[in-house]
Amino acid sequence: MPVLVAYGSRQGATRGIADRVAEVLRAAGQVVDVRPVGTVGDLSGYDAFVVGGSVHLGRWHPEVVAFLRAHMHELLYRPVWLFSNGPTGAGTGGAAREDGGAAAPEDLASIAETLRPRDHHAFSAALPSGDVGPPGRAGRAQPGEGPRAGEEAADVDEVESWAREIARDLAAPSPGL
Ligand SMILES: Cc1cc2nc3c(=O)[nH]c(=O)nc-3n(C[C@H](O)[C@H](O)[C@H](O)COP(=O)(O)O)c2cc1C
Repeated sequence: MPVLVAYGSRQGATRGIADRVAEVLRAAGQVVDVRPVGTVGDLSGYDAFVVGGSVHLGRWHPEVVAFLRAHMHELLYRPVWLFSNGPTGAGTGGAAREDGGAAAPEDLASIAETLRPRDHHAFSAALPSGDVGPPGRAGRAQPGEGPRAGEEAADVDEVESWAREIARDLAAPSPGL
């Protein structure tokens, strides 16, 4: 059951999440392709999809939105997991979530309403590890800046835990069989 992990990433952080998801799925025995979403054309070789992108100014990566809209009919009856990477938590309406977590991108709701993914996970930047830059700059990055020195693109444990859930779901017998 080949799995496609497709990502939209401007600065590389979301690519890092996609790569880690793929590693976990491979470790669980899945055959996985990881590709920038803009390079994916034919979906016929895949049985399951993990698609995600970064959030900029509240919007999902445009190539992710374009991919999901263009392939909606092919994806409708296949298992799809979505993720976004919005470390500042700014998203809908430009406001950060009160709990400091990642906000879903504005484009997600209309896509998910039709696509009905198995899950959507909003990742946010990890807590700073090691060098966090000048005093007073520890914590989450703000809109307009990338990850700070020593800051992971996303919390590795959170990514791995989410990917393991996908792996378990893929390994489970399909309903009705
Ligand atoms: C111009 C700009 C706008 C951003 N807007 C948001 C935003 O609205 N919400 C958010 O959570 N993060 C925002 N960020 C942070 C990025 O999503 C973050 O740096 C992310 O890790 C980028 O992922 P990428 O490296 O895969 O491109 C913004 C970053 C930049 C540079």
